Formats: sequence, C-alpha cells, structure tokens
Amino acid sequence: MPTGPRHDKGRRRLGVMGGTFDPIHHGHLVAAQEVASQFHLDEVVFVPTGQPWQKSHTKVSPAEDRYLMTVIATAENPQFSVSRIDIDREGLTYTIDTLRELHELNPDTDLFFITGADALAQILTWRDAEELFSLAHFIGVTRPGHTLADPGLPAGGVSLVEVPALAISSTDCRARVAKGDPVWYLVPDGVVRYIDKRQLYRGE
Ligand SMILES: Nc1ncnc2c1ncn2[C@@H]1O[C@H](COP(=O)(O)OP(=O)(O)OP(=O)(O)O)[C@@H](O)[C@H]1O
Ligand SMILES: O=C(O)c1ccc[n+]([C@@H]2O[C@H](COP(=O)([O-])O)[C@@H](O)[C@H]2O)c1
Repeated sequence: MPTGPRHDKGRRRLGVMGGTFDPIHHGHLVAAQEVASQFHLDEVVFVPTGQPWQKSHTKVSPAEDRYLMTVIATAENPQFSVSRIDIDREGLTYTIDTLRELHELNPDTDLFFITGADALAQILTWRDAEELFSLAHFIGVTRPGHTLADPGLPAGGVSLVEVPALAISSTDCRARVAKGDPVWYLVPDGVVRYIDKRQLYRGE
C-alpha cells in the first residue's frame, strides 16, 4: 500500500538526502532506501553539505573527503547518486539553495527531501522555511533517541516514516575512530578504508 502522496504519471520522483556525512553511515543508507521504497522514488540523490551553518561551532572534515566517502558508500546502488551542488556553491549551505538548483536542473520532477526527525523538528529555523515547502515534500525519518512528533508544519507538506532503527551517528563513528575502536559494519567497508587511508578523525 503506497504511503506517499499521489503518484503523478509521467513525473519523475527524486529523493534528496542532505547531510554533512562526516562520515556517511548505514543509518543514512537505510533511511534513504526505506523512503525510496515507501514513496516509489525513481532515484535518491545524496547531497553533502558545503559549510553547514548550524554546525559552525563544530570541526567538519574537508568537503572533498565527505563527498568521496558518500560516493564510495552509494556506488553499488543504481538508485543512489551523489551531487556536488552544495560543496561547489560558495558560502554557507542552505537547503533553499539546494532545492532551487535541483528544481531547475530537474524539470518534470517531484522532489522529496529526506531528513531525520531531529532535523525536521528544527526546520522552521531554516532559511526561507516557508518557501521550502513549495519546492519539495519533506519526509522525516525516525532516528533512535529522537521522538517522531509532528512539529506543526504545513499540512500535506510533511510525511513521517518509520525506518528500521539503527543507533548509529556520525559523531559516534568519529569518536570511535579517535579512540582506536572499530567502525566496521557501522559504515560501509570502503568508507572504513577511506577513513584509514586519509587518517580522518585521529586525535579528535
Ligand atoms: N541512524 C540514523 N537513522 C535515521 N536518520 C539518521 C540517522 N543518522 C542520521 N540521520 C539523519 O540523516 C541526516 C544527515 O545526517 P548527518 O550527516 O548530520 O549525520 P549524523 O549522524 O546526524 O551526524 P552528527 O552525529 O555529526 O550530527 C540528518 O537529517 C539526520 O537526522
Ligand atoms: O537551510 C537551512 O537553513 C538548514 C539548516 C540546518 C540543516 N539544513 C540541512 O539539513 C540537512 C541535515 O543537516 P545536518 O546538519 O543534520 O547534517 C542538510 O542537508 C543541511 O543542509 C538546512
């Protein structure tokens, strides 16, 4: 039984998974896959942030490393792709710019922005919040430790989706690497090797 909005024949359905992806982990991949399946998406494009303004107090790895880890993690899935639009845009990253650009690049396409329950709860603080809902349908996915509650967003503009719980966060992955603990099976194998090769998260 489809749970997504009405499927308009002839229009492509593109999922957009934005994130810092420092590093990308299996929680992100499972969330994207589950939404793609429930909403009958043709493709999900992962969009690593350039400079996430709400993480300005946190040290973020170089965009090129986060982009390459996202490419490695998604390479085997024909339904997944990765976009450079946020990391190639100058200045701070705002989702309104991401969606405007994707909208122009993809005519005859409905956009579905996939985000965690924690991020969705903050969406009214995002830049040009009202216009966001005219550009995409927003899908909030469950995340262990965060309650999936409707934060009073425009009716019809938001869906909430249960995804199989994976208690993984990028923060925890970085802390594990810094301590010398393994991240095998929390992130894809190629990402473990990339972190090792580039010596990411050591000494943090
Ligand atoms: N385990 C998970 N299950 C479901 N959604 C997740 C999970 N981890 C992250 N997300 C969602 O994916 C999106 C991108 O996440 P992000 O790149 O910030 O990863 P993160 O694990 O939240 O990172 P950090 O711990 O550094 O804040 C966010 O909307 C976030 O809520
Ligand atoms: O546009 C905004 O103002 C805005 C504020 C905070 C987060 N976002 C987007 O939400 C997505 C998840 O962000 P994060 O920080 O949880 O990785 C990512 O695509 C960010 O660009 C967007």
